[in-house]
Parts: sequence; C-alpha cells; structure tokens
Amino acid sequence: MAPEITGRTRPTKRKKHARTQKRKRDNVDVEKLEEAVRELDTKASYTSFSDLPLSAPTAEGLKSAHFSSLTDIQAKAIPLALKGSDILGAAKTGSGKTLAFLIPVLENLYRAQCIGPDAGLGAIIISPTRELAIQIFEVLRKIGGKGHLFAAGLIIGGKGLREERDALARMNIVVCTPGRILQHLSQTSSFNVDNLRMLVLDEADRIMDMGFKKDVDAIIEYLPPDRQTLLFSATQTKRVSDLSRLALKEPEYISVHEAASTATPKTLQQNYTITPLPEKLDTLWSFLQSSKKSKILVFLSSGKQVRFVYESFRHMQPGIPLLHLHGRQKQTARLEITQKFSQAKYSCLFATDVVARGLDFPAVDWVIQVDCPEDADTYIHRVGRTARYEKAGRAVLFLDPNEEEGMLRRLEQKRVPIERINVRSKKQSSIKNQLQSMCFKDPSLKYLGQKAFASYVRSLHIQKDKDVFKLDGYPLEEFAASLGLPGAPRIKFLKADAEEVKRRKNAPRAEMALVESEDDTDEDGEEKGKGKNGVVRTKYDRMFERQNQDILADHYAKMLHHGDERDKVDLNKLDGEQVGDDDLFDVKRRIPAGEALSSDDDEEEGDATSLNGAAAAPGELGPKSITVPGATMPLILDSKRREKLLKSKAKLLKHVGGKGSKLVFDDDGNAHQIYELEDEADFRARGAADEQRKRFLREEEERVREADERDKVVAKEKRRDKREKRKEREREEVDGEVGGAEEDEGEQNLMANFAADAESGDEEEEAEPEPKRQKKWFQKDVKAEEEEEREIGTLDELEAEAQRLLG
Ligand SMILES: Nc1ncnc2c1ncn2[C@@H]1O[C@H](COP(=O)(O)OP(=O)(O)OP(=O)(O)O)[C@@H](O)[C@H]1O
Repeated sequence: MAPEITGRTRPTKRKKHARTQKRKRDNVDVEKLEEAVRELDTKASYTSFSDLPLSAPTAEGLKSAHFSSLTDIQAKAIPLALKGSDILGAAKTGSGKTLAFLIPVLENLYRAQCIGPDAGLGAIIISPTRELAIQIFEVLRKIGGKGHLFAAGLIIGGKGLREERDALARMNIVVCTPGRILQHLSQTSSFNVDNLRMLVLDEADRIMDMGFKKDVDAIIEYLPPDRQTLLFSATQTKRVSDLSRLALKEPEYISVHEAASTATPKTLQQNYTITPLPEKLDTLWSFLQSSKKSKILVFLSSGKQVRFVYESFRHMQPGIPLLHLHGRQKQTARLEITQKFSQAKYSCLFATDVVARGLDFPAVDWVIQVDCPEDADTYIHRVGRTARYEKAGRAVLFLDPNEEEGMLRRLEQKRVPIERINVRSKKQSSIKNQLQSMCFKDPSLKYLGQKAFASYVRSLHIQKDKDVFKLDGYPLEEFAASLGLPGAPRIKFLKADAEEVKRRKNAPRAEMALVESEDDTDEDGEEKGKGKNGVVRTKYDRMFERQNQDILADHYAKMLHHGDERDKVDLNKLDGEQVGDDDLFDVKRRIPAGEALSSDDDEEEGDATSLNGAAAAPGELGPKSITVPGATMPLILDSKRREKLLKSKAKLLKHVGGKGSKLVFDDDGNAHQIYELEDEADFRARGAADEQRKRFLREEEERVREADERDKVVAKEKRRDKREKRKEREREEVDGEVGGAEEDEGEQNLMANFAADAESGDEEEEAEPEPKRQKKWFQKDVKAEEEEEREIGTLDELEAEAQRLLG
C-alpha cells in the first residue's frame, strides 16, 4: 500500500510495470484467498494471525509490526468480518479493536481488487476526533504500508479543500472525521462513492451520538446501501435505533467483555477520593508533587479549566513537565502536544475529553479525573488511556461529596470496580494563597480563572444527569476562592431544552471532529466571526482561542493592563462607583477630577476632552466631559445614554451633592428664597406691628372680595352658556323627532333623559361628576336641590352659610 495524505506523484513507467506484474501474482493469490475465506469457520477459536486466511502483504505487515497473537476481539471479529458480515464490536479499552477492523478492510478490498486510482473509493473509516483518525491512519500504514498498493488518505480538515479533493479522487481507503467527509460528499462533485464496499465507525456510540447525529445521517444518505458496516467501541451497544439508521444487515454482535465481571481492563487499579470542589486543585497539586516520576493524564471538564490549571501550575513550577490539550487549539499545536506526551517518559498532560477516546498514548501511569465525567461511559474511556493491552495502570477519580452517591451508582451499573482511598493529610498542601497572589498580580491569570470558573459552573448546569450533578450542592464561592479569585463571577445561564443541553454537552467533543470548520475558516477567511454551532464569538474570545494559548496577545494584555490601571485610578482618586470583580467585560471610561477640562457653566456643552485630559479637536470623536457647578469631579460623556442621564437636572443633583432649593422671582426677574428674613430696621420703619397686622388683614380681605366678585361673574356666564347650549340641544331634538328615523327611538329617549337630567342639575357646577347627577335624578332630593340653588357669594356670605349649617 502507498498511503498518502494528499497529492501523490504520478507513477513512473517502471513502477507501473512492476505493479502490473504484482497484480497478476495477486490475482492467483486472491482466488485462493476467496476459497479459504469461504471455508473459514467463524465458530472456531483462533489464537494467531497465521491461523487466518490473510493476504501476503497483510501478513507481512503484521509480522513486521510484531503482531502475532490475536486479542479476543480480533479473534472473534476478524473471521466474521472477512466473510462480509456487518459487525457491532464491543471490547474493553486497549484491547486491539483498531486491528479488528483494519485487517478486514485491507483484506476485503484486496480480495475485491479494489486497488489503485481507477478502482475508486472502497472503504471509509470514520473517527470522532482528528487525533484518533491520525492514529488509525498510522496503524493502517504500519500494517499495510509496505506490501499493499492501496491509495489511502486522511481527510480531517486542516488542509485546503481543493488539495484534499484532488487526493480523494484517487483514494481507495479514507480515514476521516464526520464533518470533513460530509463536506466533501456534499461539495465535491467528482467524489464518487458508488464503489464503496465498507463503512467503519470507530467509537461508534460516540459518532452515533447527538453531537454527530446530523452529519452521520447525511453521510449515510450518500453511501450505497449495499455495503458492509463495522461498528466498534469500548461502550458499544446494540441500540436498535443505530442499527436502523445505519441500515445494518443481520449484524453480528460481538461483545467480548459482556460476560466479564468488569467493563474495564483487569490490569487497571481504580480508586476515587472524596475531594470537595474547593480542594480539588490542592489535591491535584499535592498529587503531582508526590508523582514527579510518572506519566500522568489529567482530565478537566473544559478547555478553559485546562488553560487555567496549566497556566497557574506552570508558574508554580511543579517539577514535572506540563502539557495541555483541548479542542480549541490549532491542529498543529495539538499534534505536537500529542506527540510530545506520547514520547515523554515523565509528564503531566492536562486535557479535556478530546483525548478521552481511542488515543493510544504509550505507558501512561496515571489517569486523574479532577472533574467528574458526564457519565459512566466517559469514565470508562478516560481511564482506558492507561492499562492498555495487558499493561498495568492506575486511575483516580476526584469526587465532590455532592457527586459521590450518584456517580458511584452509575459506575456500579456499568460494572466498574472502584474503591475509595483517602488523601494523606500530611501530604496535602494548599495552593490557595499562591493562586490568590498570582491572580492579584497577573490580571490575565485572574481572567483565565474567571473564565474557568464560569465554564465549570455552566458545564454543571447543562449536565443531563441531575442525580450526579446537583448545581445547588456545590460550594461555588469557596471554589472561586480556591482558584485565587476575589469573588465568584456571576454566571448567566441560558435556558435550553433537552436537545440543546445534549448538544452542548457534546459540544467539546464534537468540536474536535468538527474543528476543521474553525481551522478552515481561518485559512479560507470564511465565517470568521462564528464559532462552532454558529455561536458568535467576540474579538477577545478569538484572541484567547487562537493567540493566547500560553501568553496573552499583546493587545489583550494591554487592555487588561489599562483596565487594571483604571481600577487603581478609580480606587485612589474617585469616590464614584467602583469596578467590581464581576465586571469582566465592563470597561468603564472615567477620568479623575481635575484632569478633564472644565466647561463653562453650560452643562450641556462641555468641552470635548480626550481620555487623558487633553482637549480633542473640534468634531473629533471621543468622550466629552462636563463640569457641573458644585460637582466634585467632571463628568465624562462617553455614551449617549450617559450623556442623556447627565443632562437630566434631577440626576445631576446627585453629583452636586446637595438638595435643590426653590426660588421665587419678583417682577424684575430677581430670584428670592421663598422665606427671606426681612431686615428688622425696615420692618420697624413701616409702623407698629399691630398696625401692620391690621393693615395686612384689610388688604387681604379686599383682595379676596375682588377675587370673589370676579369668580361670581365668571360662574354666571358659565351658567348662561350652559342654559343656552341645553336649549339649543332641545330644539335640535324636537327637529329630529319630527323628521326622525324609527330606529333612533331608543337613543333619542335616552338622550331626552340625559337632557332632563342636565336640566335638573342645571344649577350645579358643570364639572360635577355624572354619577352624582344621575343619583339626584333618581332620588329627587328637592331639599338638597333647593339648598344647592342658594347662591353663595362673598366670603362673609360663605361664613354665614357655614354658621347656618353648623348651627
Ligand atoms: N494482537 C495484538 N498484539 C499485540 N498488541 C496489540 C495487538 N492488537 C493491538 N495491540 C496493541 O494494543 C494497544 C491498544 O490497541 P487499540 O488502540 O486498537 O485498542 P482499542 O481497543 O481500540 O482501545 P480503545 O477502546 O481505547 O480505542 C495498541 O498499542 C496496539 O498496538
């Protein structure tokens, strides 16, 4: 086989001739093989590869890779697969499932002579992650690379579409991720899958899961129904829905560990320790301190957690090389890290579930699960990164007391043997103070901590297994403090339906396989503002995702630096609102009093100043400041909302620092306080106090009498107007009745009633409320009417009237 990723040089004439000769030999071989496969007894127990009817190139490849004896899954699956059966294969982690499907792929295509560019695509092998696809491709190359003439390739994104498209046209075997192969199936018209014979899904349960559901269903639509399908996973089930979705034909279910007492390798020692959430990092740090000569894989729930733990631990120099891996890293970085960890003797890799499945890191001593896995299947895959193929390994799960009962129940249901261990208190050290001081000194670390906190809490929120993850039960304030944060950032939870929760739950892992969309968009310049699942990301999100894997981008660091300085200024010089720790993205622009140019008293037209206090050119865009009379500091107009707010006099009073005072203006327009104390000398000059009082009363009586007469005249005029209007109305009604239509009768009667009502209440003030008038209409209270008709004129009359009523 001549596997290739992309772009293969055209074979020379000599090579072509050699190939033709080889094919002739192979034809003879193929006939013999076909017969041997037909006679193969699938019930027999085979122990060695040499027991199986395999082609010479495959046998040679296996030999050179030092594979001689069959593992259980290989012994059961390969004979059936050679005979063309569809297979659902389940076997523990590290038990050799990769060869269990790769050998049948090579052999079945070989016997069908599906070889060379003209033969077309014979097999598609789908993996949920790029790393796993690469690993599968490497194994394929190892066993088939020397003797076979197949053209094989990797289609996982990260390369230009056109480059992959050209290579695809010549391929016989493709190892791919779901998103990328679907992209080719739907966009590459020359991509012909009519000759496809085999479809393989590694980590099939994962690929059939919600995160890939749509892609897989769409891929199946493109493929010919007459094909062989092989599904493998350590947690494979015979879910009927999967069988029908993939149109499997009488599939053979091979589960080599179903009868076993445990679902995990026997050579794996599994423990859990009760570690309250706020102590997790202390325990992890203490563990690393006591295991420096080990290869350790640490699982955390999100990329943000990974970044924070990696960055903070790195600064504390733990004495063991640290690495970190998550789905948001660039492909090249991810590959480099995977290789480094594979080759390392002692190292600690902080990772998300991106490496939970399938990856075959050699000689991992410990798998530490700092964050509880979402379910027992994920647990099984995570711990399966150690104790592979009969080697020993250890796994420790950190459980918050809140998670203990639920998670242990789930593990028991899946036949996972796990025992409790306690952390030796002597060995346990606290890094809380160190983290706090690091976060205090380094805003970028604090920012990462806040993001890590938020992503962890959100991940708890969207966990579907509420028996295990009860958000209310976690001590979140203490957890924030344990990350070195001065307080727990506020988290917004988006409402999500069950499907959405599932999709998000799957997102971190789905991202791995679909990450080409992210990388491609970088290269092709498409959809730059969008992340996976169409979520819009800000410039700063992107900065963190791409440029700040290790050290923050300059621009962002500057922003943080400035933000920090502003905080200091605020605290030192302003007594206004402070920027709280929750104000993660809230950059408030303020300047200290005295630095801004003050304007004239006109509060609406403050001089334009730049942030550092220098005057801005006319028309220049920038924040304006205004100085409010009496205010302790100039106020910055840096947004329309703020400007509007500041222009409100009532609001401004807040800044002036006192309450408003009411003034009255005299005829000359001079302002006076409402209560002004007169000068005593002036008062005495006007005569004796008693005299003045009497004079004042007389003047006031006169004033009231005049006002009273004016009011009386106005009231009479109103009554006359009213009477005239009523008569006018009555005249109209009479006219209407004479020539009126019958259908208006009711209405006219009603109107007449109201007219009568109006008449009876004639002497009342026009503004008298109607119900009262109506009441009178029915009550016919004559005495009251008479009383009301009595006209009350002057103040004296009013007083006399009051006396009469009282007495
Ligand atoms: N027949 C064999 N003889 C010796 N070693 C083998 C054999 N088959 C597989 N191995 C080795 O066992 C290890 C695990 O194999 P593989 O990665 O295929 O496991 P797996 O069952 O796919 O695990 P996982 O479920 O984690 O994906 C590999 O290092 C592989 O080289």
